[in-house]
Amino acid sequence: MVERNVLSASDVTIEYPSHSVSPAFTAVKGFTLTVAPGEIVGLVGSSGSGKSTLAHVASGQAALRASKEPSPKIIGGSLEVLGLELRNIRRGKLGRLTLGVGYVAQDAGSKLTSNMTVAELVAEPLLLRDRRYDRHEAGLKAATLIDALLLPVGTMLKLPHELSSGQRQRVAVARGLILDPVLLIADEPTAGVDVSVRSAVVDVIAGLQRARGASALIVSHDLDTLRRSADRVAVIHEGVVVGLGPIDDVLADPRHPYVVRLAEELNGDAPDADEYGEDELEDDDYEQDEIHDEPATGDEPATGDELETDDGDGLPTDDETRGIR
Ligand SMILES: Nc1ncnc2c1ncn2[C@@H]1O[C@H](COP(=O)(O)OP(=O)(O)OP(=O)(O)O)[C@@H](O)[C@H]1O
Repeated sequence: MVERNVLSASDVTIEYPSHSVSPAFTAVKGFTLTVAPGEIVGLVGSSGSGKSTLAHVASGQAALRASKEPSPKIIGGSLEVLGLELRNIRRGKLGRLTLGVGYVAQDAGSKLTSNMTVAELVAEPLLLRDRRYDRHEAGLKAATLIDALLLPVGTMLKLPHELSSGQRQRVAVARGLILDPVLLIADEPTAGVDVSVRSAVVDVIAGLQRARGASALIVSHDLDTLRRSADRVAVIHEGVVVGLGPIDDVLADPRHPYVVRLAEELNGDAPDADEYGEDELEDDDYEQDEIHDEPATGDEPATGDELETDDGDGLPTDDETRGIR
């Protein structure tokens, strides 16, 4: 029996409605893509190409927030996620969707509740879903994810402001994974993460999802980050898909000038047109240190004692799982 796709977008057009002085704006035009069970798909494109809009809408979060803020709306085509048609979906049905879809927003790391420890932040979705969930179990599960995402287990006791932006984004990814989503939609999960670990973080996400037969749609402006893990990529440019398939096939046979440029950038034939690059380098000092297990030397407040609470066995100490109050 052929399993049903977890996401099936057919000719989807998404519009931001007009509000006050701004006219309506079409951010995604005629977008078509499928994500099969167990498949890892990358969504790549330059800034403003519509990646976040699509991720936000496909996660169901845009519809959930529609009553509070002007949200993007599907005005054409069909977008089915976990068997639910999202075009004109009724609010009452969204719970079914959000149970199975994990969503990591592009700015999720910067929106973590400031007075909660990492342990509490990562475990919170489990405890919100089931108040009687064993707190020690929740702590262990959170610590396992933190460790898998290449963060020192000592991170569990820290507050968001003690972490770098790349570390915070990985905490947000752990939060998105903790409910074992059937589909994880992660918008720039490696934003702020040191360039040397970005692919490894995507590998972890892909590995965890694949191991459960679950899927992921990973948004990135950086094709190289997705190269090892994504089964296929969709390249989006000005709201339209301009390349689709396994990365090497897409690059070998570029059908659109934007894909030609991407291929040239990857081959080092063109300057990197990437607008994210420089800011992210701020995090480099101690992300490197984590990997090499050396004490950090950077200026960041989080670095000095980063490894101190880790007893070296890669498992959380009791204190770390007790980070959940
Ligand atoms: N609230 C909004 N109202 C109107 N237009 C918007 C709104 N948010 C985004 N847009 C526009 O929609 C288009 C797509 O934006 P989107 O954020 O989806 O792109 P993106 O590919 O994710 O870019 P980035 O990588 O910079 O996040 C852009 O032209 C953007 O200016």
